Amino acid sequence: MQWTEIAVTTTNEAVEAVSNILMEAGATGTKIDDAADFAALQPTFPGELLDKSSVPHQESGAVVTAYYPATVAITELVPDITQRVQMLTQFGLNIGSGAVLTKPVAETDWATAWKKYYHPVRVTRYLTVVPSWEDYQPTDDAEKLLVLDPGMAFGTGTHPTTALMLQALEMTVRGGETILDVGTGSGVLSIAAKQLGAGDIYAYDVDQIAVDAAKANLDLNPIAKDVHVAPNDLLKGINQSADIIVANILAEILVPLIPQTWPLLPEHGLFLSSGIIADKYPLIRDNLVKTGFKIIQTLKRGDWYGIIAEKPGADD
Ligand SMILES: C[S@@+](CC[C@H](N)C(=O)[O-])C[C@H]1O[C@@H](n2cnc3c(N)ncnc32)[C@H](O)[C@@H]1O
Repeated sequence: MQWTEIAVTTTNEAVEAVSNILMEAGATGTKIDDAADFAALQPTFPGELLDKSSVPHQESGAVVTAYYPATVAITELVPDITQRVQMLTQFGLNIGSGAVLTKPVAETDWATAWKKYYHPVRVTRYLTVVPSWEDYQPTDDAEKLLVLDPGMAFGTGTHPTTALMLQALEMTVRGGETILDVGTGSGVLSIAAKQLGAGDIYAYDVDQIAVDAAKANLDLNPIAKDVHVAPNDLLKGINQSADIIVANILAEILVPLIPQTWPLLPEHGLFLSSGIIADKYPLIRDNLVKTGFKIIQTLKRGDWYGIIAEKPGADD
């Protein structure tokens, strides 16, 4: 089948929002080449050897690339994507040039491009993301694998916003917790939480394509087969309580989510949030504190922040 590649040239702070626009426009996957991610590349654990020359990267700014099947009307899609990218400036995001370029690609080229780009990556101390086509064995007993088909939805595990939540889950999941994963995308955080010993997990996404992608990825990870996935707008209408709620979504979308999390958490329940670009950190921190949360820890990768917040107990 013939596919069309749409590439949007932008900046580090807008990659997640641009990726969302491309996915909402029906992309089967997005690829992010971000100069800032490359510059910020650090060993994830002491002693890790990092060969930067082996990592393909963007020299400056960022390019978000998405692929659409021939069945999609590209001539109608491009003006819509262009307009939505321009509108991101209204949220205070620097979109850079915002240029939207298209080019036809054959399916075989597309598949090969993914496979060339994604290899197993140990994202945190214990968690390694493994593309579904790689035959990879853990190098030690502590290493847990998250098997993903990255072509399907946001959440390859390597984007800093996802990595921050993987790190936060690693720091907070002790075993047996009930977890709500809001904006599950590829399902990566639910799979990680299961690998870390979580109990029941309920994952939601507003995008049906992400819901289907998450289900397919959960099927690739036997440990996560019992994760419940459903379409939902944030936590609207959900009354399932949880020990931990995790969300990696744009800051503007986190704002209405924060008060929705509060009644679902017990005393000492945790809300882990990511998708927060540096400029938006005060907005999220202030909304958390206003709702009653205590900030336990702030995590940072490059320009991105993650927050571990706790609903205090009566004894606090
Ligand atoms: C940045 S991706 C995060 C994916 C994955 N959880 C990760 O950490 O890599 C954000 C996800 O939130 C979803 N999303 C955006 N707005 C939402 C909403 N109002 N309700 C539920 N999900 C939403 C998007 O469809 C997307 O899959």
